[in-house]
Amino acid sequence: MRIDIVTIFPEFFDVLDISLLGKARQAGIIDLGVHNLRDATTDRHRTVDDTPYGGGAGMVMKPEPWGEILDGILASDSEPDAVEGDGPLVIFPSPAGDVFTQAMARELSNEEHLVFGCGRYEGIDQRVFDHTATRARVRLVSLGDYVLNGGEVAVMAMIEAIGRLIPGVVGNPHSLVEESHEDGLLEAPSYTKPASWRGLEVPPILLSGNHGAIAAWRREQQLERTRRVRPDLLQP
Ligand SMILES: Nc1cc(-c2ccc3cc[nH]c3c2)n[nH]1
Repeated sequence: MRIDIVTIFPEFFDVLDISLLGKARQAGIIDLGVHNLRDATTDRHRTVDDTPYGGGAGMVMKPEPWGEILDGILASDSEPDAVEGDGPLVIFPSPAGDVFTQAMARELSNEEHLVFGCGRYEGIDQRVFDHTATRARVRLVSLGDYVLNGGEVAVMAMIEAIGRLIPGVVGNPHSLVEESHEDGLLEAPSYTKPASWRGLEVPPILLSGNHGAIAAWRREQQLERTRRVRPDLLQP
């Protein structure tokens, strides 16, 4: 998978050099490009924002730098040897977007080329979304019903959730199955040695060696925890 990120804070994504995603990049499983939006400006002050038409507080991100930088990123997909597919998907984090879920992460992990546009200030000129949609698939995605200062944190979370689902990134793919939200339920509680700790015991069933009974107990724990914490996940 090719991932491109557009941001005014490129250093924010230095962390993608380490851990699992760093290893995936070294292995060539993920190819990452981080682009500084200011490199697409033409004025001495490298201006990326301006006052909003119609008035209002704050500043809006200008369309020109976005158009320039996306020209360069999206052009690479029109090269003759570009792998067949649906072309790049351009994702803009936004409080007004579809809420990001594990199902969406799994869907997006099958994409060949993801482009993430990180807004700042009060957001990006609407024409950037409209024009980009004439030459690529565009999705606005929300991380949840709370307001961030920009798209970078949301993009980092999405890249982690998507990247770990790409074959070869996580060492033991079986570990991806027994996780919260993977089967629509929250995961069962986990325990490891010692069997007794500060007067707290590991549930005896987990020490029984009866794998069928253990699986049934874990399933019941998942259902009980989901009913208690996230009953919305059980709605049809
Ligand atoms: N789920 C969620 C996304 C955002 C978000 C995304 C982009 C920008 C740009 C400026 N402020 C932003 C906030 N907040 N909350």
